[in-house]
Amino acid sequence: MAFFARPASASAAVRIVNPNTQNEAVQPPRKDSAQRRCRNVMIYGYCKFEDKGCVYYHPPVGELIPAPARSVSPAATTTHGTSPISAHAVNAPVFVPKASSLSLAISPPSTPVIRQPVASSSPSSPAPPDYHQSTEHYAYSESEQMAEFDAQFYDDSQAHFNGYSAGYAQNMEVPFYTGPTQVYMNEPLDHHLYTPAIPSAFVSSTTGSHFIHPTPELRQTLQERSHTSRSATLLGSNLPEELQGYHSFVLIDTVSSPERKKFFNLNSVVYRAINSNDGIPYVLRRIENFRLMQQAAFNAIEAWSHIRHPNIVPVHEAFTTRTFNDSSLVVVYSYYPNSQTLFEAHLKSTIPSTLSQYLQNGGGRLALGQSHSLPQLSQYGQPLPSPFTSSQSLRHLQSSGIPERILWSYIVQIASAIKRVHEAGLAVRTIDATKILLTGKNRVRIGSCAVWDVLTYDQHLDVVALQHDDLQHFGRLIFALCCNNPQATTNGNFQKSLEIISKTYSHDVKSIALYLISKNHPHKNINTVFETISGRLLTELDDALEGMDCLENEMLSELENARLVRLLCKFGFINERPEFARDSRWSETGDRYIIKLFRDYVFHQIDEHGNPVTNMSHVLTCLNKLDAGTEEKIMLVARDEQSCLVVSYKEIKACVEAAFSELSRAR
Ligand SMILES: Nc1ncnc2c1ncn2[C@@H]1O[C@H](COP(=O)(O)OP(=O)(O)OP(=O)(O)O)[C@@H](O)[C@H]1O
Repeated sequence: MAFFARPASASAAVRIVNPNTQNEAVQPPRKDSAQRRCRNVMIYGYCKFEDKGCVYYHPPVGELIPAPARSVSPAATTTHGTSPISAHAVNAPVFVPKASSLSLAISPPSTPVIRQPVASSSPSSPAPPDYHQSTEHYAYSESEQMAEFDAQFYDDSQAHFNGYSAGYAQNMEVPFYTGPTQVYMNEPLDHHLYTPAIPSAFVSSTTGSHFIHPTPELRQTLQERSHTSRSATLLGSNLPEELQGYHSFVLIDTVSSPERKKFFNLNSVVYRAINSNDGIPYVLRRIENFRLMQQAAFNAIEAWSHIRHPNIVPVHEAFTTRTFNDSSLVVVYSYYPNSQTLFEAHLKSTIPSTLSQYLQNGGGRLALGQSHSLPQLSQYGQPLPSPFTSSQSLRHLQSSGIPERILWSYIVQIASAIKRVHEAGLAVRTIDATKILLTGKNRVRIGSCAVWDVLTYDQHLDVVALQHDDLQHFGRLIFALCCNNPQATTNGNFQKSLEIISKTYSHDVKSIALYLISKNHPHKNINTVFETISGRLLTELDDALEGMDCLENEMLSELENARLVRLLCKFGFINERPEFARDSRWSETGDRYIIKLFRDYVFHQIDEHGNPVTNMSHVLTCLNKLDAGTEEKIMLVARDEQSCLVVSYKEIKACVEAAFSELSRAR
């Protein structure tokens, strides 16, 4: 028979001796409830319900169960009100008020798993409790039940026993294993105790917001982004190993074949690569076959690199290279994994496949500088083959535009980006559905900035005219999105598009679209645009702030992770240190032994077949309770299964803290 020495620190841990036939009081035969000793008496020394209908046997005060061979510290007894108990006590029926069975189904308390000796079939092993009977014998009024819920007699830690089947209880000789399906399913984290979230009154929406997905979707989206940004280069993709401090090149394209990209009249290819300095992935847009004639063309890059705006893809740097066997211009941008262009998100799918084939084949590509004041983008403004301009095709293209709320959100965001750029004395020049990225839920960012400035440096274009063009392109974009048609303002579609907007959207949308697209408006600038859309700004602000609240709430729940990681780190430091192999404090008689057993309890559970139980929920529950230092008691069983300890999380926490601080202090 193994005994545990009292931990050096004053602990309320109760040692329980594995009973044997010689020195244990004989286990009373299982009788009806009236003859069975009340467990509350054995655990707490008295039963609050003795006179209130408790059907179990309440021995006179002097007739209590003999104390175990070694008594617990007085401190333990007084601090926690526990009395010295033997293994009998462990098997006493749990007091479970009737109401608790219902409550448990809703929010069951966490369950300590008690591992009993495999040899429990031997006569000396304590019999498992007759759990299933408890609720039948305690009949209380509703109010009593509720009052009892908080009462000290409610053994929170063992409430799960309530769920055990009658069959199990009858077979007393079956080794005591806690089937994962039976126990762990009822073991959600007690969030009110361990993860205090923002009170619901402060969260306006639990179903996500205009800018933030609902929690499960948000997590999935973030996981997917993280996964995408770590995706590896395809073998044989013939990409450079290293270029100007960038490595691990990946071609960004939804098509698996390295399809060439078109940037105005020049082909452009978009890559993702990691910067060696900071290890962060960036997007590198390479303009093929472009020969930079003057270094001063890069002044625009310098100017753009200072622009930081939530609706602009930041420009980082630019360089020329011959690595691709041509002279290429490469402009480096921030990378937004899994982003889509507005064209891909809203316009592409509506185009009949032959049309998209036509566009992919380069139909209607315009020469660079064809119109210096209104540079046409490759997929806009080009003459389409006749089948796509027929009224039938147009009806198909115009069948569904984007919802007005989202449209206004785009308008406000893009207008805000334009304002920042214009105020910096620059022009955007890429207000086009193929160059504006959708980087999150309803979040748009204008991309490919600065390329045009470098490409047309020697043309000395008038910035004011270019800014005016920005607004016109903005108007065209609104038309395209409303009508679901990239050619909404060309090819004689204008009137029809206007009709569609009038029918489908509010008057304000039509006004702003017409205002932006108009040519002869002497005072048109981005500030007057804001005067027109000012009514929509508050909605956008409200949604943005609500999104912030959602994210803050999400983050709050993640704070818990840090707590658990810290705990796990401490365990890592403490457990299995070779220098403690012969240290008596870590042996079966030392105070640190509790930590060892707790580690087994948390991580090394086995099921009834002897297979490891890898139940995360059990681990999280235990660690959270440990971190909270709850009074809840659990039974830790020695590896030889000959003895066990009943100890509270609070005490285990104290042991862990003491062990860790001792390690930290050691020189
Ligand atoms: N900064 C970025 N972060 C993440 N992805 C980006 C970024 N910039 C572009 N992309 C992605 O690269 C892909 C190609 O972009 P690109 O601008 O070349 O579009 P495109 O429609 O092919 O236009 P073009 O006709 O000019 O080639 C798009 O799917 C886009 O989402």
